[in-house]
Amino acid sequence: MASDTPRTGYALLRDPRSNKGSAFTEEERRRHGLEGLLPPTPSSLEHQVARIHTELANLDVDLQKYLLLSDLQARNETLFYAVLMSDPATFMPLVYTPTVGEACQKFNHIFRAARGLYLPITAKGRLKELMGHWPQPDVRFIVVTDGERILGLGDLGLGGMGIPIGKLSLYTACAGVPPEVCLPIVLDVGTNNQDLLDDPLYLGLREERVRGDDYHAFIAEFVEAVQLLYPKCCIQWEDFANVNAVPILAAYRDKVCTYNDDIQGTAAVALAGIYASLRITGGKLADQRFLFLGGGSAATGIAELLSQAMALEGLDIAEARKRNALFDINGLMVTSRTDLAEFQRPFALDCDPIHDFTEAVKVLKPNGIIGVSTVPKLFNQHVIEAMAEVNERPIIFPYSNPTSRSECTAEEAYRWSQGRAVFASGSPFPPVEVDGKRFVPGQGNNVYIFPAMGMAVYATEATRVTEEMFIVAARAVAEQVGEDSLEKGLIYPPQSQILAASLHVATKVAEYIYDHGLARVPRPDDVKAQIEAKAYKPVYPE
Ligand SMILES: NC(=O)C1=CN([C@@H]2O[C@H](COP(=O)(O)OP(=O)(O)OC[C@H]3O[C@@H](n4cnc5c(N)ncnc54)[C@H](OP(=O)(O)O)[C@@H]3O)[C@@H](O)[C@H]2O)C=CC1
Ligand SMILES: CC(=O)C(=O)O
Ligand SMILES: [Mg+2]
Repeated sequence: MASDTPRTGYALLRDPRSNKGSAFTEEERRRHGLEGLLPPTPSSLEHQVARIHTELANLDVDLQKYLLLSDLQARNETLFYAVLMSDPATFMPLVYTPTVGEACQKFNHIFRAARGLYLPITAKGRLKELMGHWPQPDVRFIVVTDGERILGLGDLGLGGMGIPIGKLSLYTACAGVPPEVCLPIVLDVGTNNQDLLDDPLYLGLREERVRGDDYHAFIAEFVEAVQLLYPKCCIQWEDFANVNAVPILAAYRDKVCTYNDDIQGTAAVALAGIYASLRITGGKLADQRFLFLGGGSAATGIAELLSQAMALEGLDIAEARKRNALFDINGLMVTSRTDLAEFQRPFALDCDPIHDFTEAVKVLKPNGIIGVSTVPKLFNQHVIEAMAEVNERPIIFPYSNPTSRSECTAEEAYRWSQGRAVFASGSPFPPVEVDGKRFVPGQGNNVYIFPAMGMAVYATEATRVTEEMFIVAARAVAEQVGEDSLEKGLIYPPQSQILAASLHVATKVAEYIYDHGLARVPRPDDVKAQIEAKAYKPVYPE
């Protein structure tokens, strides 16, 4: 990892934050003792980007492309971000979902350069000491996982580290948060994945997951160490199983600057997609009804934010929650069920049990279905046809990641609804042609939220991340969707424009932070200009 100490000569070429590789000028080569260490003709950054594009084009396998980019990140950070930002729509699926899922599954077999912090529960009592080994003094964002629910792929133990690394790359590439303030962390509390425990190459602790008081004491020590070492830091909880995600968020959301991306970030991106969809389907949010496949972190997070947004339109909050029904492996969540967790109960309906999802669609007549079940193909032809029967324009959001876990494909949703679906998916699908009409599916992924939220918190040095900030972010995403996009079925800003879109969202959220006394820096006259000035640019320093 890069340090702040200026380097020269060979060490400079090994410092990813300062390294320019073949782009060091002749004068820089003389000054830093680099002559003879590089091919003699200097390249421009543009040429270096073109070289990486060519190299990637010669690779057939996405995981190899991921590894090439990962090696580049460890070698030359500026070039890595210049490549990502040169074509985000092409590179996001490589450093993020779906490829990052495979990288996490194979983490122990492809491990190369160390990045971030690996904090095992065996170091309990010494976390501050271990975290003190990180070279950067001013960390503003930590994305942390314990690897138990990695995308829809389940318990990947220490291999979950790919997710914090990938998410933080997007903080920078999609919203300009400087990479030096970002720190990926995995908390290794063991794994219950027998394949990993049996794998001689597994890099994590070979023990069952620690639960209960010991686990929560470890989390508490971690949060305290962050506060002591990095007082301006925001902690983003990522891909924890819901049994831990929900209580951790409840314990810390009002005490420190923190949020859970799967619960709150996902909720905001879903709300944004629904605001944009309503411009196609017509009607008010408060009049809509949604049915979720899945009842975990993402489902209850989305259901709660939708309910709050409905309440802002005048609906009683308890009534609003009943408009967001959950359906899990045991069927529709109804009040007579005895297996519901506290965080699921507010959404339970007072009606007879229903065990078949298509039947639930027919009975409840939802305007939209949102898949966050981790199980592929459950939005089958019967489900989509039932949705198309009760809606002129059914909203179909298979949000589970990666692509292999998507509840349906874009092609299936459009074909089975005769092109009437309003569609978005968690992982990207290419454009689809159905009955002579071309559709461009949107990616309903929290990537439209967390980098922008990060930029707003970074610029304002916010003290808290509140629920209202996610509603502001959702509106700011939705208002950027043009009529031309809606015409093609695209209900999110195009990924090619994600930096501009995220800076707009960051500006709106930052304004909210300033207006509500949550900032630790004075409000500038022009918040947009402040955000743009603070955004990282992938150019070499002189
Ligand atoms: N698009 C995006 O931006 C995001 C997408 N996601 C995706 O959403 C998915 C779920 O994440 P999360 O909510 O955190 O995970 P959870 O494990 O908390 O929730 C999964 C839910 O699905 C239920 N479920 C499992 N099998 C079935 C089934 N056969 N039928 C119906 N329900 C089922 C589970 O029930 P039980 O607990 O009883 O097993 C649980 O309620 C993941 O694939 C993740 O990648 C998450 C965050 C963001
Ligand atoms: C996108 C994301 O956060 C997830 O699938 O978990
Ligand atoms: Mg996640």
